[in-house]
Amino acid sequence: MASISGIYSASPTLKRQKPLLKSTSLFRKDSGSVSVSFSARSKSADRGFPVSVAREISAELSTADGAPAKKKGLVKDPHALWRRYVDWLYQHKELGLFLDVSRVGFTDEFVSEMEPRFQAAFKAMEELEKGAIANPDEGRMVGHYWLRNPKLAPNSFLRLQIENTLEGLLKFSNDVVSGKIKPPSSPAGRFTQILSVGIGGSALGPQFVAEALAPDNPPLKIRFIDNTDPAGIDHQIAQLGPELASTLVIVISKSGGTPETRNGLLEVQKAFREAGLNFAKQGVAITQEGSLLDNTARIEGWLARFPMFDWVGGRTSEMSAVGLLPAALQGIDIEEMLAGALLMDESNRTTVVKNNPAALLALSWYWASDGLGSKDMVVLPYKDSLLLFSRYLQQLVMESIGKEFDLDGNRVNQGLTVYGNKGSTDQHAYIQQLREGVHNFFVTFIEVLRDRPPGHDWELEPGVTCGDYLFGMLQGTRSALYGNDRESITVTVQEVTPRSVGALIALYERAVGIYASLVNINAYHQPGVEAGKKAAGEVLALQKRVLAVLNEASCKEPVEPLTLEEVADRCHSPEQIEMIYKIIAHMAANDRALIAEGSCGSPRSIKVFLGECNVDALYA
Ligand SMILES: O=P(O)(O)OC[C@H]1O[C@](O)(CO)[C@@H](O)[C@@H]1O
Repeated sequence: MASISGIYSASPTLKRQKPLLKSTSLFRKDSGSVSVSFSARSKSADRGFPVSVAREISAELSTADGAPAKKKGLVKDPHALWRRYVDWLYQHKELGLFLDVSRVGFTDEFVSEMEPRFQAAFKAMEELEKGAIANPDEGRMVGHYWLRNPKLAPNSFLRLQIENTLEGLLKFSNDVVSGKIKPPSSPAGRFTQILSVGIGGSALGPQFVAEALAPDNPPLKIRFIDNTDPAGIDHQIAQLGPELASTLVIVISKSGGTPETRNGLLEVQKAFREAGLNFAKQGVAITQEGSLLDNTARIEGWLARFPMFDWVGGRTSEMSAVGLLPAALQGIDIEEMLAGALLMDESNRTTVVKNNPAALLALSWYWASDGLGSKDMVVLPYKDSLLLFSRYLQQLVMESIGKEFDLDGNRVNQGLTVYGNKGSTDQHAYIQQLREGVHNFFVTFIEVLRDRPPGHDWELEPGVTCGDYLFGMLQGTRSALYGNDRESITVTVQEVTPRSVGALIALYERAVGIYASLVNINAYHQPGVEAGKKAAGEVLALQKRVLAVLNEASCKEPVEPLTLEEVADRCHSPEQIEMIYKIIAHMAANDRALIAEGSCGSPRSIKVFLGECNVDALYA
């Protein structure tokens, strides 16, 4: 079977813990916010669900996989709700990060029943961090946690690989930013732009981080080619214009064989040739050693190559060279990103669910979606710079959780749908439906306490700033949704910084891993994507056969126009007639020397031949 992946060269008992929020400052004064201190160390009678609350819970449900039965019903009494809020609020002091799961309706009983599953998940995570083959289908270790703490790597070889890569990419990016490494023929005398070519996990992390953290005037600005859409590629290249001469092209592909990325590279290389530029002097590859891309970059003598490790999945690769190199080149403090992720990982290692933020997320997802993905996760960051977080999470969560079979081979068709853009913008788009329409979701609000850098805020009406409106919109939406029984989680950070973004990424990476264990699926492979790739390869192979058949008929004297049935028969693919029609319509729409007579609207009337006979192809 022909494939389009090809060559790169041209052609149950939870011991409830006391909350540790003793005299805690919720809003840190040093960040300029109001300081509100409170003590959350409550008497044991106050902890957890008050009896009255438990009574409010109704409507018992049972789950398909014999998992703990779920009782639904949300706490509505304001005092009980406040106690629930305080009781369940998670705070990471050093990161200034809070997690509020009080608006998810899980009960104490449910948490207790889930306890054995959580302990199994923690154990699995511990094994994974020690280097177990956590991706059994592919026989791979899963080591993205080692990237921010190389000492955790199971052996010194891997530790050195991580450390050397980090050191190498920091040096490279410093040299590029300082102008020590420069493009050969740019009037600017230094690199000013990055063109990142990659798709999926090789694009989404860098896109999210660039949007979240790049300064207003970065040393190098970044653009992305993340598709095989010719018009999209042309647009990026046209936008670069003469700055192509000072563009560092970073081609990112773990496998080194992804067709969209290969096509992007070939298109960019063509643009370089047409501009009389030497691509190799401006090209950087990030890929697994020995991949097609790696070999191409080595043979062609590209400016630099950085490794992507076998044990890092695409969707968890932001803290590898994939995410760190583009970030560093934009002047983003990548060591802070790593530090934020490391701190978050540390707190996610506790085996006490209530003190483990990733486990709290997984618990909430499980409750809200019945452990079956019965509800979608709508992610609403109330901060423009976090716009792409939901898109990033979409791959992280859906590619990890959306699986046909569980680890025991049972057909489960698991999943957790993620979508969202940002608040309050979405309030004027689809929140109407969330509040009143079909109840098929739960929300994750991402709240950022700091509105603006200190000293820049002003009151646009007495006592109220622009940021106060954003805050009001978030709180109002959260309350309005809850008032109509719509559950939500709120993640709060002080500011959008490299540290908090690193922590957010680590939080969700871990939550996905734990959730996958709870529902017994392999989070680290993606067999379903292969079906689409294979089918795409088959379509292109069929297109080649169609062209060969048409060429043969067009080389006859006189030319022999063919009906679609005749083309399909001669391709030995009569069952593929619809696809052949689409192939011909697509080629005709793109001026591909193909002449189609008849009307596209009535396919049976179509007769087709080529404008020119390619004699060489006849004997190929
Ligand atoms: O980095 P690569 O190998 O080009 O893959 C890109 C993306 O394609 C996928 O393999 C899915 O096809 C993702 O998991 C991955 O992030």
